[in-house]
Amino acid sequence: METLLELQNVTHVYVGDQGASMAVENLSMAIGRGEFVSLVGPSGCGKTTVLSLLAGLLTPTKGVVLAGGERVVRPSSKIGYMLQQDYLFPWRTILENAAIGLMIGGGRNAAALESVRTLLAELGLAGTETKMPYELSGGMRQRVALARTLATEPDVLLLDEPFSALDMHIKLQLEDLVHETLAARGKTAVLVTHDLAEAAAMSDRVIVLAPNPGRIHAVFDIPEAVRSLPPTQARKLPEFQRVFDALWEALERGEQAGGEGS
Ligand SMILES: Nc1ncnc2c1ncn2[C@@H]1O[C@H](COP(=O)(O)OP(=O)(O)OP(=O)(O)O)[C@@H](O)[C@H]1O
Repeated sequence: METLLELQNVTHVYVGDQGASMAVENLSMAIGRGEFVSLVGPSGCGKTTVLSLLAGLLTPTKGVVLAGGERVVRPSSKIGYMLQQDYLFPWRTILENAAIGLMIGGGRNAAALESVRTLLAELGLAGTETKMPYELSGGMRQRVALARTLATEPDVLLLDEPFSALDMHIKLQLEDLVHETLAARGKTAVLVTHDLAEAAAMSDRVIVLAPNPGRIHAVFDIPEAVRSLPPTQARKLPEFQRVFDALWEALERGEQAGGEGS
């Protein structure tokens, strides 16, 4: 599989009023084109830092971050970011919100808007185009955020806990929708989540980080039987339970290792 994203011996130190704090140390990982990788680990182990490095929002203190073989030095339209909060503009319609990235990129023409309408329909949002964000439920708003992220046709989606603020059944529906939508488009995705079941059900590979400072503790390749099904179906398999148990154990051991090292 062709490598699309790469961290090579990356260390990141935040420097602030409180002094310097090493968020991740000597971290290396390679993510293939079309791969769905989740990052899990205890609070503070550097998951969001890794996403920010991949997004070009942070520059590593040491080491190199590559996308498509080129050094990531600033944010790019090729890498989309989706967060826990949808950050829709309250005074703009759903269509305008979904098309905002295209408009900023100078693509506000009839064809571009039509492609966003099609995308909204694909995500189950037909008929909402002229509504305002306050008229939509949390799950629908998050689907608009997904449409906005996909509209600029990024190669990579960085997903920072995008489902964590949603009710359980909406969260499960969205996991299926995101899984299907990204797989159909061959997108590469990196998901940060605290939810081990979500990571196990959605990913091709799960990377467990340990804290103090953030580093890789364990890596799990998800079995084909689990990967080939929509997440809600995959959750019913015995293989899924085995992966979940192994992740849980690795996380607990990683936390202990982090505590000892700190
Ligand atoms: N802007 C910042 N300035 C200083 N330290 C920071 C900053 N952002 C993060 N850190 C520190 O870097 C470490 C890693 O933080 P990061 O947010 O990447 O972890 P995380 O695994 O995403 O945590 P969580 O699961 O709680 O969101 C933590 O010790 C955190 O306190």
